[in-house]
Amino acid sequence: MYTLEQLQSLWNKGKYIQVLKGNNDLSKLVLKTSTSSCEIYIHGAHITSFKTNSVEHLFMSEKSGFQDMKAIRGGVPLIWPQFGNGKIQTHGFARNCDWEIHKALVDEKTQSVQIEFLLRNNEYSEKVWNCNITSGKETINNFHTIYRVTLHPDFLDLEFDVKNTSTSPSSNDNILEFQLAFHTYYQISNIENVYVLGLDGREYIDKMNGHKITKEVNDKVQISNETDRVYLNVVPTQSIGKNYQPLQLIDNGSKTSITLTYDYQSMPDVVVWNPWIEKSKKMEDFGDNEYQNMICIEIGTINTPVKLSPNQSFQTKHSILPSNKSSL
Ligand SMILES: O=P(O)(O)OC[C@H]1O[C@H](O)[C@H](O)[C@@H](O)[C@@H]1O
Repeated sequence: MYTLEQLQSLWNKGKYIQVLKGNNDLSKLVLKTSTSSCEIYIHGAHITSFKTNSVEHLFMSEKSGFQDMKAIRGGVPLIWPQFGNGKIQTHGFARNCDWEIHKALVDEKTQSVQIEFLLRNNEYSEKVWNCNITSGKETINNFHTIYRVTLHPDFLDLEFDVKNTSTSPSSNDNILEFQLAFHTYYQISNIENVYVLGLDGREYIDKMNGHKITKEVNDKVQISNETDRVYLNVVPTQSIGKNYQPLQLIDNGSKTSITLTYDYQSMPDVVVWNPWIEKSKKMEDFGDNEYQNMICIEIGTINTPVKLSPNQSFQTKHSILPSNKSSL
Protein backbone atom coordinates (compact mmCIF):
# COMPACT_ATOMS: atom_id res chain seq x y z
CA MET A 1 0.00 0.00 0.00
CA TYR A 2 1.55 3.31 -1.11
CA THR A 3 1.37 6.55 0.88
CA LEU A 4 -0.10 9.66 -0.75
CA GLU A 5 3.42 11.13 -1.08
CA GLN A 6 4.71 8.00 -2.81
CA LEU A 7 1.78 8.01 -5.24
CA GLN A 8 2.40 11.69 -5.96
CA SER A 9 6.07 11.18 -6.70
CA LEU A 10 5.27 8.22 -8.94
CA TRP A 11 2.31 9.58 -10.88
CA ASN A 12 2.00 13.36 -10.73
CA LYS A 13 2.48 14.83 -14.21
CA GLY A 14 2.45 18.64 -14.07
CA LYS A 15 -0.94 20.20 -14.75
CA TYR A 16 -2.24 17.02 -16.40
CA ILE A 17 -2.27 14.46 -13.59
CA GLN A 18 -2.27 14.98 -9.85
CA VAL A 19 -2.75 12.57 -6.99
CA LEU A 20 -4.72 14.22 -4.20
CA LYS A 21 -6.30 13.31 -0.90
CA GLY A 22 -10.01 12.70 -1.55
CA ASN A 23 -12.99 12.00 0.71
CA ASN A 24 -12.26 10.01 3.85
CA ASP A 25 -8.54 10.37 3.07
CA LEU A 26 -8.76 8.00 0.10
CA SER A 27 -6.38 8.83 -2.75
CA LYS A 28 -7.77 10.10 -6.02
CA LEU A 29 -6.29 11.04 -9.37
CA VAL A 30 -7.29 14.31 -11.00
CA LEU A 31 -6.86 14.35 -14.78
CA LYS A 32 -7.03 17.59 -16.75
CA THR A 33 -6.97 18.77 -20.34
CA SER A 34 -7.48 22.35 -21.52
CA THR A 35 -11.29 21.94 -21.47
CA SER A 36 -12.08 18.81 -19.45
CA SER A 37 -11.35 17.10 -16.16
CA CYS A 38 -11.93 13.78 -14.49
CA GLU A 39 -11.47 12.42 -10.97
CA ILE A 40 -10.80 8.75 -10.24
CA TYR A 41 -10.45 7.06 -6.86
CA ILE A 42 -7.95 4.22 -6.60
CA HIS A 43 -10.62 2.53 -4.49
CA GLY A 44 -12.66 0.70 -7.15
CA ALA A 45 -10.84 2.61 -9.95
CA HIS A 46 -14.01 4.60 -9.49
CA ILE A 47 -14.60 7.72 -11.62
CA THR A 48 -16.42 10.31 -9.48
CA SER A 49 -16.35 13.33 -11.77
CA PHE A 50 -16.19 14.03 -15.51
CA LYS A 51 -16.52 17.64 -16.64
CA THR A 52 -16.30 19.32 -20.02
CA ASN A 53 -16.26 23.12 -20.14
CA SER A 54 -16.81 23.06 -16.34
CA VAL A 55 -20.12 21.16 -16.68
CA GLU A 56 -20.37 18.04 -14.49
CA HIS A 57 -21.83 15.02 -16.31
CA LEU A 58 -21.78 12.49 -13.48
CA PHE A 59 -24.10 12.30 -10.51
CA MET A 60 -22.59 11.68 -7.06
CA SER A 61 -24.79 11.07 -4.04
CA GLU A 62 -24.24 13.47 -1.16
CA LYS A 63 -24.67 10.48 1.13
CA SER A 64 -22.07 8.28 -0.52
CA GLY A 65 -19.68 6.63 1.90
CA PHE A 66 -16.04 6.46 0.85
CA GLN A 67 -15.17 3.37 2.82
CA ASP A 68 -12.89 0.46 2.39
CA MET A 69 -14.66 -2.60 0.93
CA LYS A 70 -17.81 -0.58 0.13
CA ALA A 71 -18.81 0.88 -3.22
CA ILE A 72 -18.96 4.62 -3.83
CA ARG A 73 -22.52 5.75 -4.73
CA GLY A 74 -22.54 7.61 -8.04
CA GLY A 75 -20.00 8.27 -10.79
CA VAL A 76 -18.90 5.16 -12.68
CA PRO A 77 -18.83 2.03 -10.50
CA LEU A 78 -17.07 -0.75 -12.33
CA ILE A 79 -19.16 -3.90 -12.10
CA TRP A 80 -16.99 -6.99 -12.44
CA PRO A 81 -16.94 -10.04 -12.41
CA GLN A 82 -20.63 -10.40 -11.51
CA PHE A 83 -23.64 -8.20 -12.21
CA GLY A 84 -26.37 -8.19 -9.53
CA ASN A 85 -26.74 -11.10 -7.14
CA GLY A 86 -25.01 -14.43 -7.65
CA LYS A 87 -22.25 -16.60 -6.23
CA ILE A 88 -20.18 -13.69 -4.93
CA GLN A 89 -21.13 -10.29 -3.50
CA THR A 90 -23.65 -8.12 -5.39
CA HIS A 91 -22.09 -6.50 -8.46
CA GLY A 92 -18.75 -8.24 -7.85
CA PHE A 93 -15.64 -6.99 -6.09
CA ALA A 94 -13.92 -4.69 -8.62
CA ARG A 95 -15.81 -1.66 -7.30
CA ASN A 96 -14.90 -2.44 -3.68
CA CYS A 97 -11.16 -2.95 -3.79
CA ASP A 98 -8.10 -0.84 -4.47
CA TRP A 99 -6.62 -1.07 -7.96
CA GLU A 100 -2.94 -0.61 -8.83
CA ILE A 101 -1.97 2.31 -11.02
CA HIS A 102 -0.13 0.72 -13.91
CA LYS A 103 0.60 3.55 -16.36
CA ALA A 104 0.00 7.26 -16.82
CA LEU A 105 0.36 8.94 -20.21
CA VAL A 106 -0.01 12.45 -21.50
CA ASP A 107 -0.35 12.86 -25.25
CA GLU A 108 0.25 16.51 -26.06
CA LYS A 109 -0.60 15.98 -29.74
CA THR A 110 -4.13 14.69 -29.13
CA GLN A 111 -4.39 16.68 -25.89
CA SER A 112 -5.44 13.57 -24.00
CA VAL A 113 -4.51 12.15 -20.62
CA GLN A 114 -4.65 8.46 -19.81
CA ILE A 115 -4.50 6.36 -16.67
CA GLU A 116 -4.27 2.60 -16.70
CA PHE A 117 -5.31 0.57 -13.64
CA LEU A 118 -4.48 -3.05 -13.01
CA LEU A 119 -6.20 -5.75 -10.96
CA ARG A 120 -4.91 -9.30 -10.62
CA ASN A 121 -6.18 -12.22 -8.61
CA ASN A 122 -5.39 -11.45 -5.01
CA GLU A 123 -5.94 -12.83 -1.55
CA TYR A 124 -9.51 -11.59 -1.51
CA SER A 125 -10.56 -12.76 -5.00
CA GLU A 126 -8.94 -16.13 -4.37
CA LYS A 127 -11.05 -16.54 -1.24
CA VAL A 128 -14.40 -15.71 -2.83
CA TRP A 129 -14.20 -16.49 -6.53
CA ASN A 130 -13.67 -20.00 -7.89
CA CYS A 131 -13.71 -21.41 -11.41
CA ASN A 132 -16.26 -23.73 -12.87
CA ILE A 133 -14.23 -26.71 -13.84
CA THR A 134 -15.25 -29.99 -15.34
CA SER A 135 -12.85 -32.26 -13.48
CA GLY A 136 -14.62 -31.87 -10.15
CA LYS A 137 -12.16 -29.94 -7.99
CA GLU A 138 -12.66 -26.17 -7.79
CA THR A 139 -9.62 -23.94 -8.36
CA ILE A 140 -9.11 -20.20 -8.13
CA ASN A 141 -9.67 -17.79 -11.01
CA ASN A 142 -6.42 -16.32 -12.32
CA PHE A 143 -6.84 -13.02 -14.10
CA HIS A 144 -5.06 -9.91 -15.27
CA THR A 145 -7.45 -6.99 -15.74
CA ILE A 146 -6.62 -3.59 -17.19
CA TYR A 147 -8.95 -0.60 -16.93
CA ARG A 148 -7.85 2.31 -19.11
CA VAL A 149 -9.47 5.72 -18.69
CA THR A 150 -8.62 8.33 -21.34
CA LEU A 151 -9.73 11.90 -20.92
CA HIS A 152 -10.00 13.85 -24.17
CA PRO A 153 -10.83 17.56 -24.39
CA ASP A 154 -14.50 16.76 -25.05
CA PHE A 155 -15.13 13.10 -24.26
CA LEU A 156 -14.10 10.14 -22.14
CA ASP A 157 -12.95 6.69 -23.28
CA LEU A 158 -13.19 3.66 -21.02
CA GLU A 159 -11.41 0.45 -22.04
CA PHE A 160 -11.45 -2.83 -20.18
CA ASP A 161 -9.22 -5.81 -20.94
CA VAL A 162 -9.23 -9.17 -19.19
CA LYS A 163 -6.87 -12.08 -19.64
CA ASN A 164 -7.33 -15.54 -18.17
CA THR A 165 -3.83 -16.14 -16.80
CA SER A 166 -4.46 -19.70 -15.68
CA THR A 167 -1.85 -22.15 -16.86
CA SER A 168 -4.20 -25.13 -16.88
CA PRO A 169 -3.25 -27.50 -19.71
CA SER A 170 -6.87 -28.40 -20.44
CA SER A 171 -8.97 -25.73 -22.13
CA ASN A 172 -12.11 -27.16 -20.51
CA ASP A 173 -10.77 -26.37 -17.07
CA ASN A 174 -10.14 -23.02 -15.46
CA ILE A 175 -12.63 -21.12 -17.58
CA LEU A 176 -12.77 -17.50 -16.43
CA GLU A 177 -16.45 -16.59 -16.56
CA PHE A 178 -17.66 -13.05 -15.89
CA GLN A 179 -20.19 -10.31 -16.46
CA LEU A 180 -19.22 -6.66 -16.78
CA ALA A 181 -20.94 -3.26 -16.62
CA PHE A 182 -19.98 0.38 -16.53
CA HIS A 183 -22.68 1.37 -14.03
CA THR A 184 -22.68 5.09 -14.88
CA TYR A 185 -24.80 7.58 -12.92
CA TYR A 186 -25.56 10.63 -15.10
CA GLN A 187 -26.29 14.02 -13.57
CA ILE A 188 -29.59 15.39 -14.94
CA SER A 189 -31.64 18.55 -14.39
CA ASN A 190 -34.68 16.51 -13.34
CA ILE A 191 -35.90 13.01 -14.18
CA GLU A 192 -39.05 14.60 -15.65
CA ASN A 193 -36.94 16.35 -18.28
CA VAL A 194 -35.00 13.40 -19.65
CA TYR A 195 -35.43 10.56 -22.08
CA VAL A 196 -33.23 7.89 -23.64
CA LEU A 197 -33.05 7.32 -27.40
CA GLY A 198 -31.80 4.20 -29.18
CA LEU A 199 -33.74 1.51 -27.32
CA ASP A 200 -36.85 1.41 -29.49
CA GLY A 201 -37.79 -2.10 -30.63
CA ARG A 202 -35.37 -3.83 -28.22
CA GLU A 203 -36.36 -6.51 -25.79
CA TYR A 204 -35.61 -6.02 -22.14
CA ILE A 205 -35.68 -8.02 -18.93
CA ASP A 206 -38.05 -6.09 -16.69
CA LYS A 207 -36.76 -6.62 -13.16
CA MET A 208 -39.74 -4.64 -11.83
CA ASN A 209 -42.12 -7.14 -13.42
CA GLY A 210 -40.84 -10.60 -12.50
CA HIS A 211 -38.00 -10.49 -15.08
CA LYS A 212 -40.59 -10.57 -17.86
CA ILE A 213 -39.13 -10.12 -21.35
CA THR A 214 -40.83 -7.03 -22.74
CA LYS A 215 -40.47 -5.19 -26.05
CA GLU A 216 -39.68 -1.49 -25.93
CA VAL A 217 -42.27 0.35 -28.00
CA ASN A 218 -41.20 3.92 -27.27
CA ASP A 219 -38.79 5.98 -29.36
CA LYS A 220 -38.18 8.07 -26.26
CA VAL A 221 -37.79 6.07 -23.06
CA GLN A 222 -38.96 8.21 -20.13
CA ILE A 223 -38.90 7.31 -16.45
CA SER A 224 -41.91 7.92 -14.20
CA ASN A 225 -41.58 5.12 -11.63
CA GLU A 226 -39.00 2.67 -10.28
CA THR A 227 -37.22 1.32 -13.34
CA ASP A 228 -34.77 -1.56 -13.50
CA ARG A 229 -34.32 -3.03 -16.98
CA VAL A 230 -31.68 -4.94 -18.87
CA TYR A 231 -32.08 -4.18 -22.59
CA LEU A 232 -30.72 -7.06 -24.63
CA ASN A 233 -28.61 -7.04 -27.76
CA VAL A 234 -28.62 -3.30 -28.25
CA VAL A 235 -26.76 -3.76 -31.52
CA PRO A 236 -27.60 -1.77 -34.65
CA THR A 237 -29.28 -4.06 -37.19
CA GLN A 238 -31.04 -3.60 -40.49
CA SER A 239 -34.02 -5.63 -39.31
CA ILE A 240 -35.34 -2.79 -37.23
CA GLY A 241 -36.11 -1.03 -40.49
CA LYS A 242 -35.30 2.44 -39.22
CA ASN A 243 -32.27 4.66 -39.39
CA TYR A 244 -29.69 3.80 -36.81
CA GLN A 245 -30.22 5.86 -33.68
CA PRO A 246 -27.25 5.84 -31.31
CA LEU A 247 -27.86 5.45 -27.60
CA GLN A 248 -28.40 8.96 -26.30
CA LEU A 249 -29.49 10.65 -23.11
CA ILE A 250 -31.42 13.85 -23.79
CA ASP A 251 -32.01 16.44 -21.06
CA ASN A 252 -34.53 19.06 -22.09
CA GLY A 253 -34.03 20.95 -18.83
CA SER A 254 -30.32 21.66 -19.26
CA LYS A 255 -30.59 21.49 -23.08
CA THR A 256 -27.78 18.96 -23.26
CA SER A 257 -27.34 15.46 -24.57
CA ILE A 258 -24.84 12.68 -24.07
CA THR A 259 -24.10 10.06 -26.71
CA LEU A 260 -22.93 6.66 -25.52
CA THR A 261 -20.93 4.53 -27.92
CA TYR A 262 -19.62 1.06 -27.15
CA ASP A 263 -18.32 -2.11 -28.68
CA TYR A 264 -21.60 -3.98 -29.36
CA GLN A 265 -19.95 -7.33 -29.95
CA SER A 266 -18.41 -7.51 -26.51
CA MET A 267 -21.01 -5.46 -24.58
CA PRO A 268 -24.48 -5.91 -26.09
CA ASP A 269 -26.59 -5.08 -23.00
CA VAL A 270 -27.80 -1.75 -21.64
CA VAL A 271 -29.28 -1.32 -18.17
CA VAL A 272 -31.60 1.58 -17.37
CA TRP A 273 -32.08 2.13 -13.64
CA ASN A 274 -33.73 4.71 -11.42
CA PRO A 275 -34.72 3.77 -7.84
CA TRP A 276 -37.59 6.29 -7.65
CA ILE A 277 -39.23 7.28 -4.33
CA GLU A 278 -39.58 4.21 -2.08
CA LYS A 279 -36.30 2.50 -2.97
CA SER A 280 -34.40 5.79 -2.55
CA LYS A 281 -35.68 6.01 1.02
CA LYS A 282 -34.44 2.50 1.73
CA MET A 283 -30.92 3.09 0.41
CA GLU A 284 -28.62 4.20 3.24
CA ASP A 285 -26.08 5.89 1.00
CA PHE A 286 -28.55 7.76 -1.22
CA GLY A 287 -30.67 10.86 -0.50
CA ASP A 288 -34.47 10.54 -0.46
CA ASN A 289 -34.91 12.98 -3.35
CA GLU A 290 -31.73 12.28 -5.29
CA TYR A 291 -33.56 9.97 -7.70
CA GLN A 292 -34.77 13.18 -9.39
CA ASN A 293 -31.27 14.17 -10.44
CA MET A 294 -29.80 10.92 -11.71
CA ILE A 295 -30.31 8.16 -14.21
CA CYS A 296 -28.08 5.12 -14.62
CA ILE A 297 -27.43 3.96 -18.16
CA GLU A 298 -25.11 0.99 -17.84
CA ILE A 299 -23.28 -0.58 -20.76
CA GLY A 300 -22.17 -4.17 -20.30
CA THR A 301 -22.32 -7.84 -20.95
CA ILE A 302 -24.84 -9.20 -18.50
CA ASN A 303 -27.21 -11.65 -20.10
CA THR A 304 -24.47 -13.71 -21.73
CA PRO A 305 -21.41 -13.97 -19.49
CA VAL A 306 -18.00 -13.99 -21.15
CA LYS A 307 -16.07 -17.27 -20.89
CA LEU A 308 -12.32 -17.20 -21.38
CA SER A 309 -10.15 -20.30 -21.66
CA PRO A 310 -6.64 -20.18 -20.19
CA ASN A 311 -4.58 -17.56 -22.06
CA GLN A 312 -7.59 -16.11 -23.84
CA SER A 313 -8.28 -12.37 -23.63
CA PHE A 314 -11.27 -10.05 -23.81
CA GLN A 315 -11.18 -6.38 -24.81
CA THR A 316 -13.92 -3.80 -24.83
CA LYS A 317 -14.46 -0.06 -25.11
CA HIS A 318 -17.13 2.47 -24.17
CA SER A 319 -17.11 6.24 -24.82
CA ILE A 320 -19.12 9.02 -23.19
CA LEU A 321 -19.57 11.99 -25.53
CA PRO A 322 -21.37 15.02 -24.11
CA SER A 323 -22.80 17.54 -26.56
CA ASN A 324 -22.22 21.26 -26.50
CA LYS A 325 -25.08 23.17 -24.98
CA SER A 326 -25.94 24.72 -28.31
CA SER A 327 -26.64 21.38 -29.99
CA LEU A 328 -30.23 21.01 -28.73
O1 LIG B 1 -27.09 -0.74 -4.74
P1 LIG B 1 -26.20 -1.33 -5.81
O2 LIG B 1 -25.62 -2.66 -5.42
O3 LIG B 1 -25.14 -0.37 -6.22
O4 LIG B 1 -27.13 -1.59 -7.07
C1 LIG B 1 -27.89 -0.57 -7.64
C2 LIG B 1 -28.67 -1.07 -8.86
O5 LIG B 1 -27.73 -1.49 -9.83
C3 LIG B 1 -28.27 -1.95 -11.09
O6 LIG B 1 -28.72 -0.96 -11.88
C4 LIG B 1 -29.31 -3.05 -10.89
O7 LIG B 1 -29.99 -3.33 -12.09
C5 LIG B 1 -30.29 -2.69 -9.81
O8 LIG B 1 -31.09 -3.83 -9.54
C6 LIG B 1 -29.58 -2.25 -8.53
O9 LIG B 1 -30.53 -1.89 -7.54
